[in-house]
Formats: sequence, structure tokens, C-alpha cells
Amino acid sequence: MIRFEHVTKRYADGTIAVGDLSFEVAGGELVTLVGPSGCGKTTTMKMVNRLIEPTEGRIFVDGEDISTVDPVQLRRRIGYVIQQVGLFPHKTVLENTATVPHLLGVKKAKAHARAAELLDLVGLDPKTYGSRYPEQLSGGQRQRVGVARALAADPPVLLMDEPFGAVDPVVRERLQNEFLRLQSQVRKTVLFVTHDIEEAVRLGDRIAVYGQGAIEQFDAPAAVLGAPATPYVADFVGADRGLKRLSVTPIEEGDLDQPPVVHLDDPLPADIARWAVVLDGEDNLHGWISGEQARLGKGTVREHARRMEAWLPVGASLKQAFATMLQHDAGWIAVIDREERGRFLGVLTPARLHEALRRSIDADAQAVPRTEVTVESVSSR
Ligand SMILES: Nc1ncnc2c1ncn2[C@@H]1O[C@H](COP(=O)(O)OP(=O)(O)OP(=O)(O)O)[C@@H](O)[C@H]1O
Repeated sequence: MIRFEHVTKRYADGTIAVGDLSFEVAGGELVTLVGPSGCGKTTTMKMVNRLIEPTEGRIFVDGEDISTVDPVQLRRRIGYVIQQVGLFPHKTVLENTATVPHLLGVKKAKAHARAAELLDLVGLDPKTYGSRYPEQLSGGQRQRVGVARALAADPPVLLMDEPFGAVDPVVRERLQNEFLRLQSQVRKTVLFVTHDIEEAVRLGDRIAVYGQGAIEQFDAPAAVLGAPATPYVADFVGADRGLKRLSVTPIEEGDLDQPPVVHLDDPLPADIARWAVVLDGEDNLHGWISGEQARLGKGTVREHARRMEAWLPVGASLKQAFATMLQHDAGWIAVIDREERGRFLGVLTPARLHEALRRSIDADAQAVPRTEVTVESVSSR
């Protein structure tokens, strides 16, 4: 847990980088700080590991007032990932990753074993990459080492300052997805700085949208997109915020259509209009069959079924669904259970996708009546 209580930072030249900041990041929560350049995001973050000292106010990490903790001790409990990763050029990837456990006195063999595990976790095979030097890696691979290194001492808190800022958009999206998967396993308390609203929306359990030195809105991504608290936030999240909602709205079971279903060992059915989904004996997704094939063929479904190319687990975002439809030029995609391996739940069609998006927008409009969030109520703080 990280808590800011009325924190102000005034630099020596009088610049107030942040003023009277109060907010909390719950244990295991990922909060993104987003805002334009110079609004105070990095200052906020660096106060948590005491690279910058606040002028006023107090900051707590796991209930402890950090002004009373030795900064070096404090930093060992807090993982820190920055854009220019800051790997040691003369150390191998494995040695870089094992740096902090080493400093904490963990024996070399144990530190290296742990480092190898973490490299694996961030998608770098330790056998291939462990003995390389940072200059022998791509930008995206270096960022992964940065993340692995920050996790190596198993710190409860992670600070990430534009960690994926220096890589191209495709690699960035891959790193974001991998990081989300990792976070669902390790559940760190994370403060994540970015100037990219898409990244903030995609990664954050909650988002703090910064204006100049102050938080304009602190809320779940869907709420920030659905009901921006001020004209400034509305402007910052952009006119296409309806589209951005695609990435924060999950596919739910209720969104799915139920097409005709046949099983692998069924005789070929004659009554399928256009197509049917094919399941195996355990109701897991196998593929599909067209009505024409079913009518003209002989034997059982098994001999004529085609494998399914595009499917998603329930809970995946509508954006993923949309992207999958486009990628496979598919008019529908099959949705399967996330827990039980592959159990078929139904299909998502463009019409149902549109309905789901509408539902998500309407739900917010009802939950947060716009009249309650007036400019006056915010600017009078
Ligand atoms: N050492 C310093 N002395 C004086 N002013 C500073 C100092 N460091 C930062 N500032 C100012 O404090 C404000 C906030 O800076 P900060 O680095 O926190 O912004 P940021 O939101 O992280 O920006 P960016 O996205 O560009 O990194 C800016 O106006 C900056 O110029």
C-alpha cells in the first residue's frame, strides 16, 4: 500500500511540481499516473523511494512513514523500472537481474537461480539470454530485463516510470500484455507513470489523471472514459473515448449468441442453415462446419469439421474481439471458458459487440450522472 497525505513538492527555484496531493494505492493494485509533460508525475513517483523529498506532507509505504526509513533500506523494498533501463553494461543479463538479491546478501547460486526464473517469467529464455550483455539485446528485451531485475528481490511495491516508452508501438503492446499477465501472478502494488492515455487505460486498475501539479480525476478506467470529471479530463482522454472503451469492456457470457452446435462423432446434420460450431466429447471447442459441407458430405462431423482459428476467453476485451475479427476476417468469434480448458460458451458477433459497448457506456452514464460532476465542484477544491 502507498498513501500520500497532503504532499507538496516545491523545488528550490519556487516551482511547485505537485501541490497538496492525497491519494492511496491499495495493496496489489496498479495505479497509472497519466498527464502531459511537466505535470508532476515523475516527481510524485520519486518521492516514494526518496529520490526526491517532499516539502510538505507525508508518504506511507505499507503503513510506515517513509521519512523515518533509511532511504537505502527503503529502495531495496521498492522495485524501480525506468525508461532508459539503466542496466550495467559490463554485467551479463543474469548478473544484472540478480543485482539486488546480491546486495541483500543472497548467495550467488541462489540469486542466479532466482534471476533465471524471473527472466523466464518475463519471456526471456535464461539459457539464450542470461549470458548476453545488455548491448546484445533489443530495446524491448532490455525493458524486460529491467522488469525482471525490479522483481528479483520480490519487493511488495513497484515504481515504473514510462518503462515501455522507448520501444515501438507493437513491442510496447506486447510488453504491456506480458506485464499484465505477470502482474496477475505477482500482484505487486504498482505506481506506473505514463503520458499515454491508452497505456494508462489498458494497465491501470485505477488511473490518476494529472492536471498541473494536481490530480483532476482518480478513478477506474471505465469511469474516466465514461464520465470525465472535468473538461480538461475529457479533452485529455480524447474525442475517441468511446473507442477506447473497447479496451476496458470485457466480453460477458450474456453478450454471446448461441449458434447451432454439433459434436465430432455426430452423423452429418442436414438441417444447418449456414454453419455450426463443432465441439468434442467434453463440449470443448474443436472447430466449425458449414451447412453446405454438412449437406453434401458423407460420414460424421469429424471428417468435415474445420479447425477454429479465432477464439477468445470470456473476459477478454471487446477490443481484442474486434481485432481478432479483423485479423481473421471473421464474421463471428467463438468464446470459451477461461477456467475450464476450452469449454465453449457461445459466439460474439459484430451486432452483439456493438450492444456490449452500448451497455458499457449506458451503465456509466447511469452510475455517474454527469450533472453531479460539475466544473465548480472540482475547481473549488
Ligand atoms: N530539480 C528541479 N528543479 C526545478 N524544477 C523542477 C525540477 N525537477 C522537475 N521540475 C519541474 O517540476 C515540474 C514537474 O516535473 P516532473 O518531472 O515531475 O513532470 P512529469 O509529469 O514527470 O513530466 P514528463 O512527462 O515530461 O517526465 C516541471 O515543471 C519541472 O520542470
